Amino acid sequence: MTPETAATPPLSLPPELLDAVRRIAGTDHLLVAMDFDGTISPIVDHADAARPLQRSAAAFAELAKLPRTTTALISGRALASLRAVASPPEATLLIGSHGAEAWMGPGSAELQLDDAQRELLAEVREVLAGISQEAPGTVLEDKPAGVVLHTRRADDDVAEDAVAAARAVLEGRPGVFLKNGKRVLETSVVHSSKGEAVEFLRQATSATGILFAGDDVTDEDAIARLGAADVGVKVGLDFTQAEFRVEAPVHVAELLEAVLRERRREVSGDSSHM
Ligand SMILES: O=P(O)(O)OC[C@H]1O[C@H](O[C@H]2O[C@H](CO)[C@@H](O)[C@H](O)[C@H]2O)[C@H](O)[C@@H](O)[C@@H]1O
Repeated sequence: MTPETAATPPLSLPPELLDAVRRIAGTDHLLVAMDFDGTISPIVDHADAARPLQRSAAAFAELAKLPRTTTALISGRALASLRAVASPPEATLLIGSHGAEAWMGPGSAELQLDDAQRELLAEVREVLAGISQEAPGTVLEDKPAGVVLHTRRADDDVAEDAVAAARAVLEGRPGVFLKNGKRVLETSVVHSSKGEAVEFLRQATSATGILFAGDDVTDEDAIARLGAADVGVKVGLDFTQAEFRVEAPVHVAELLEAVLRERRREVSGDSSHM
């Protein structure tokens, strides 16, 4: 049984979300910006094993080919990791490390740390390595500007203690930024947020409407930056400021297919692809 067929929740999007899809599909320049883990891909135990649902990947790839339409992934992952697991279409813009890294096409500048940040990152890594060593089931994930403490495969009490120990040392430390995620504690020596990433992409693409979907607490920063012309969708049952909600990544596939259908109709009269 694949993750796509396992315990699939009932499908079909709420009518008000379908109305919003029809509305945003009519915008002049559409930006379809998606979170990756928990949105395009179901959450899995091993970060390296995450893959997009096939239906989502297919609809997203078709959207990337349409005129007046830009696709983007806005992820907490490092760009290299995002590329490896998502295999995004060539035209898709990529935001990694919660906004600290950006790939806007060939020649995009790489994230550079100064000496102080590099030193701090090494210290953060040492702290987390010490904690992880004593906490069975936890693992570290390295990023260009940070280290993630993964606790998904640890017992709950071990996970809680490990995160508490990391917070006790790193919280409030100048130059170190912490974020909660799904069974992870994210650390970074660069301040970033998905909210800033959404604003950056809006400016860079001159989008007149943004469709964003995300499942995690860090995605709320992006959702908070959406305006009346945009559509924000929460994936899952946790608290959200988003106007719309779907239950699981399989519904994101439905959402992307609906956007593709409506957007194709909208741009069918355009003579050339941008
Ligand atoms: O912004 P996202 O694209 O959602 O990335 C957020 C973090 O996702 C990854 O961790 C999460 O997904 C893993 C695979 O499903 C799961 O094992 C883990 O428990 C989740 O927290 C990724 O490993 C992180 O680097 C991202 O920041």
